[in-house]
Amino acid sequence: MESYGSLEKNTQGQPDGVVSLAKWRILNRLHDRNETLYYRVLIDNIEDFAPIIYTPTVGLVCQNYSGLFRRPRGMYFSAKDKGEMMSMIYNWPAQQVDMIVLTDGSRILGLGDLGVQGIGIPIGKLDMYVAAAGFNPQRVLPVMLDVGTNNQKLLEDRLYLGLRQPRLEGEEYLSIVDEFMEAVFSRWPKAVVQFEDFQMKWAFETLQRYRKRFCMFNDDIQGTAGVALAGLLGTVRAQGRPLSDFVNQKIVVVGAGSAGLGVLNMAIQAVSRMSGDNEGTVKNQFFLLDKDGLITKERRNIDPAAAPFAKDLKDVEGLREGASLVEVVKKLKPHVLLGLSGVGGIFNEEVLKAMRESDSTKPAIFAMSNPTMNAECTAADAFKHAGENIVFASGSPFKNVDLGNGKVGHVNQANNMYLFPGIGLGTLLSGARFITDEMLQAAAECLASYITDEEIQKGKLYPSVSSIRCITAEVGAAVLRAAVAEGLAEGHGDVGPRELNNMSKEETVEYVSRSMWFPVYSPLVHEK
Ligand SMILES: NC(=O)c1ccc[n+]([C@@H]2O[C@H](COP(=O)([O-])OP(=O)(O)OC[C@H]3O[C@@H](n4cnc5c(N)ncnc54)[C@H](O)[C@@H]3O)[C@@H](O)[C@H]2O)c1
Ligand SMILES: O=C(O)C[C@H](O)C(=O)O
Ligand SMILES: [Mg+2]
Repeated sequence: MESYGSLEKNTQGQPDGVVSLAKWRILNRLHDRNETLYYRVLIDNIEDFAPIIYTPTVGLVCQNYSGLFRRPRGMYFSAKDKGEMMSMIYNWPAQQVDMIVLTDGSRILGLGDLGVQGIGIPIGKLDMYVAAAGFNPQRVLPVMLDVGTNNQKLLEDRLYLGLRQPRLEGEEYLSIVDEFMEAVFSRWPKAVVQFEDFQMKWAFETLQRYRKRFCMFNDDIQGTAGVALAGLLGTVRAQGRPLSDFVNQKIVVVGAGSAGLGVLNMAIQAVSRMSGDNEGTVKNQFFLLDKDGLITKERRNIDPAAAPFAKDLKDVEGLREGASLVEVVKKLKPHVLLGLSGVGGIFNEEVLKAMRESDSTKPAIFAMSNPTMNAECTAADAFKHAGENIVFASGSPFKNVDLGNGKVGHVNQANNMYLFPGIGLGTLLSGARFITDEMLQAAAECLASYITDEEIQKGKLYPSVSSIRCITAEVGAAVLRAAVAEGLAEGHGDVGPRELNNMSKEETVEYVSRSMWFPVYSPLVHEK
């Protein structure tokens, strides 16, 4: 901590990226040297260190990974390992693996295809699993599926560590993922696998292919959706309205990728539950834009995943197919503007100023794209242009904004880190063989109810990152209880389905907290 502190002093005035990378190096070296101490300082300083080992610095780390690489962490499965994955998995030294985060590096944050350099993301996510959910670091496994890269710069980079070939496509690609999944679950049938940062087509396809066969989820689609839904419900409370008013909120989603569509699907499920209406009519309040503007039924070659959200032109009077974001905001005066586009700055001055005319008493702006440079707007710009009355959330951390006269514009971090650790832990302890919508919904509802009315009044939609272990215990318990309610819980270790079934809500939270690993030095000589 002293070297970390002196680094902060010695690098004053240097560009943020240089300082953050230097901090990452200090922590990474500690990780290599002394795992127990590393996780202890991480847990004790999670608010300061999360932005270094996780988003946003992890993005910069991935961009520079081949140069930063000193020793491997996790496992790499390349297209050339086809036919060998079972032996590779059986050669992993740990007897038991509980949690795997897997990527193919094809859409790393908003930074695009980074090939094998994307391994930084599973490593960072699993660090959060250890810090926030108390997974034993000896039982987690970061995985890279190296199926090539379409990033020309990397293919020409002499330091690039991955396969120098274009990405596999179609059946060739799927056969690699199939082989990996079968190998993992044959050795560790009780493991949980998180798919992370896959490009949209494979994110949806693999989720559909595996979610009923294996215990897996896609964090960008499902974890993000839960965090966004919790935030959206918070914005209703911030307006002083009952939750049932969610069905009347006009919500503009910018970005029709895996994350944006995941959010829409879950929000629509929530609205139809609340209104008792079928999903056909509840879609009216949601508006979706992609790089070609407002998506309507007039759109040619519409992506099948986005098609259910395409607007009928008669329902958006005065707007046309492909209408620009500013046109849409001016015309609709939405309650919420939510960005998952990966494009930095698209909530520009004009768009933000148009949000001043919102029909909401507390317009909400969610600039959820990562890392910081890719956020749709900065926190300062949001408060400056859209007004001090807004609620603001971003995927990457920003400092609270000084509004003058002692007033503070609160910045929320709408990041799936609030949910994925609890989804993983709750699922593991439940012993469920797959992860259902009900379990994910329970996670989102738990996060939404975590925050008090008093906090909401201060513009807070999510609790502080410093309490991430407590949040994760609650979320984990909610997921576990949902699995029990569905009759899916088979138990974990000595705690069987009957015990789980008999636990009260409080006892479940207690059980989840007690199951968390905490870094302490184990004795060299065990007492008999
Ligand atoms: N905060 C979080 O927890 C969280 C979670 C998941 C993803 N994300 C971020 O969301 C972003 C998108 O992720 P994804 O997986 O959906 O990516 P994706 O590539 O699947 O989708 C991106 C979408 O944005 C659209 N888009 C591109 N340019 C646009 C423009 N100028 N205007 C409007 N739309 C535009 C594309 O057409 C596409 O529909 C990334 O930056 C990622 O880091 C954040
Ligand atoms: O990694 C993050 O910070 C959130 C999310 O999974 C993303 O892809 O941006
Ligand atoms: Mg992600």
